[in-house]
Amino acid sequence: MAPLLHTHQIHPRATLNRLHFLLYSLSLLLLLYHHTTTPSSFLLLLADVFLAFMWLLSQGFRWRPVRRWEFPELLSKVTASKDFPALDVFICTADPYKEPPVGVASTALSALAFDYPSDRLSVYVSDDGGSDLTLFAFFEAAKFARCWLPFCRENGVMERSPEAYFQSGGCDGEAEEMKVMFESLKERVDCAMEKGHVDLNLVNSLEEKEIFKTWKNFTRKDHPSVIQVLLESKKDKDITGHPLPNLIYISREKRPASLHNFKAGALNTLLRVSETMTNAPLILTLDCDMCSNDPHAPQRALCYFLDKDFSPNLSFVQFPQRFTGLNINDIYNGEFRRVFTLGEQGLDGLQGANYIGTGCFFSRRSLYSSPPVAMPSFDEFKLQSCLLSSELVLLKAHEAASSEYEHGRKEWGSQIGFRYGTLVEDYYTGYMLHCQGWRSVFCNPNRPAFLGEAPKSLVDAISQSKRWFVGLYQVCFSRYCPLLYGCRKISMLAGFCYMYYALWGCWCIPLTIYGLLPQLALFYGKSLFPKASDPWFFLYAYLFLSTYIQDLIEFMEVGGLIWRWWSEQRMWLIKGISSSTFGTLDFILSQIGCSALGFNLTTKVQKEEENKLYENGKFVFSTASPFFVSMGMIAIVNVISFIFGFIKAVRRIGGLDEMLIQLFLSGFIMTNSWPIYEAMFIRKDGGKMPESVTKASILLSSILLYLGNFYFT
Ligand SMILES: O=c1ccn([C@@H]2O[C@H](COP(=O)(O)OP(=O)(O)O[C@H]3O[C@H](CO)[C@@H](O)[C@H](O)[C@H]3O)[C@@H](O)[C@H]2O)c(=O)[nH]1
Ligand SMILES: [Mn+2]
Repeated sequence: MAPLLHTHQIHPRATLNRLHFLLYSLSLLLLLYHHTTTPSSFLLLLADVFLAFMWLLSQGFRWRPVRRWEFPELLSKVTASKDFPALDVFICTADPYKEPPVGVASTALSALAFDYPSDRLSVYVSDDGGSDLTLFAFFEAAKFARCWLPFCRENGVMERSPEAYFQSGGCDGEAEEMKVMFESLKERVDCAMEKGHVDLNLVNSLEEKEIFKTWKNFTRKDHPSVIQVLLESKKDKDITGHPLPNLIYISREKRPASLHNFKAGALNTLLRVSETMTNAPLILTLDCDMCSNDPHAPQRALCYFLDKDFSPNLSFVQFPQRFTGLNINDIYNGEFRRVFTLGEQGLDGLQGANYIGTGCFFSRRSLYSSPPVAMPSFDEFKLQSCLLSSELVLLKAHEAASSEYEHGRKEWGSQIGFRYGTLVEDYYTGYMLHCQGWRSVFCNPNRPAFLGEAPKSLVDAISQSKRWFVGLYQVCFSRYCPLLYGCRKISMLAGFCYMYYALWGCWCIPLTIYGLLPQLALFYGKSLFPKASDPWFFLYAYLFLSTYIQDLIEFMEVGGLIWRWWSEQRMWLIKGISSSTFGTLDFILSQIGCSALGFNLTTKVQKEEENKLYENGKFVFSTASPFFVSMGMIAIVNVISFIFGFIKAVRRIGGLDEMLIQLFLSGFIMTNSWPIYEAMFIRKDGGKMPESVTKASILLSSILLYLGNFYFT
């Protein structure tokens, strides 16, 4: 009998969730009934209906969450490690100034150093920035790999990204030597970065000089394809004589006239180029900042891919996105535990975790076709017999990387490869694979397998989510809308989950209503909710408290800390009134042809001062962004309404009884808004709110408070 390589359990949470589901749905029906008997405001009804609908969709995640365990130590009973299926690692980068080349190279080094047979491991880097700086860093990294890989192997290093390793602590002896070497690599790259191009003096080898000489007038949007085999397993050896894995740099051809489809386009180019070179049956996709933190991560994925019962329709094994360098309270909710852990466990119990763009092992065949019924044979992908750097192979590779390639081959991005047509290619690709009948697995080991970087400034965090919201709308309003298409193709519950995400951008509707309307009413002394002495009051109390308590329990149960939970719910509010509103507007404008959507990269470098503020848990506002105006406006309306509402209520008999819910609501929002008040009126450091934003917020909130007059009196 084959040994058990993995096992799973339906999460004990599921039972509680289902009980809660019953009670909560009855309460929601009561709430709707209450709305029909005491019509208070159409807008509140709208907000409640939307919240109830989102709650219903979110039940998909809560119905059958699954936990899994793998036993990689038993793999040797199934296959010898020298016979592991070949693995191609794809790493994407797109801008040397937002994604520093040394960081990208560190990610690549961490993957090259996987504990995996080196003749079966290849790392492909896609550079959408078309930058000689990135290529230069990779030439240097390839040299460094010759020492770094044996060093990691011999010392059993776990963090195989040099950047992470040297940051994490004291080095002595051999490690010190490595550090010096890495520092000099960094210096050379920084030197080139400062100049803005690779000076030929920096380059020693004649061959490299030739390459950088041709690098004239390349721009991100206009340049020929560049493919460089930097390490080749068949001939390159490390300093101990051990063969090295393959390392290939690719910058696909870009022409202003052709569509490039952002990251999905880059990944598809990698898919094709790697097909001409190593054609490994397994693929790992990584973002440029997602370093390996466990050299045995591929073995964990193999526990699923090598399971004969599991493998025939298994498309991918997704690891959670985990992050380094978060401040203690994770003020911007960079962790995204709800999405990256809870959401994935929930989907895993249905048809499989969703693809989240990085840290994901794919079976190559699933990106080309519908699920087979038989166990794939991993031998069917023959390894290239000639050298990767041979003329014939390179010719084919360049053809695969040309910008014309997909003309007349419309199946790319629709039936083959990573899917086009949205800014969230990861969500959409995973969803479409599930619709085709493929399944997937969420693999969440205790030691994070990969560690990346989360946005470290508020504008970045908000802009990132805005891009996601827009991308999700693109799927929501396509013919593959999860509610209409997904529910039929996958299952109702999985369709619900995908729809829940698709509608993420709509949180602005209930949150703006609840953030302004009850407060304006409070300001004018008008009650919108049941009195505290009214039995209906308990319905509201129950709905609010049980939602928050369930959320808290789930969050802590997957290892979250309570202050991080507070940050998470606060960021949900903040995004709900900023990125969600602007994302919705952006999407509408693009639909009526007024603007074009783009993929704004999240920057992975931070100014010193901002970094300090972040570490101390201080929000960084500093830029005059419209996002902040919407936040400032709501924060001010709430504080003014609270003060005036409170004074009015205590002066009237039974006033507090009548206004309790509204007072509580403003109080709650004010508590959440503390960093905004602080940034507007107290702080003096560089992260404080720009004066123009404060003024605009005050102006807008005064107008709103004035307009309330017509609505409530
Ligand atoms: O035209 C492009 C744009 C982006 N990228 C790469 O895509 C990755 C993700 O970009 P980033 O700016 O870091 O976006 P995030 O919002 O942090 O990324 C999340 O969301 C993206 C979808 O919006 C997914 O692709 C990512 O995997 C997921 O981590 C990076 O490695 C980029 O270099 C490209 O290769 N080409
Ligand atoms: Mn990122």
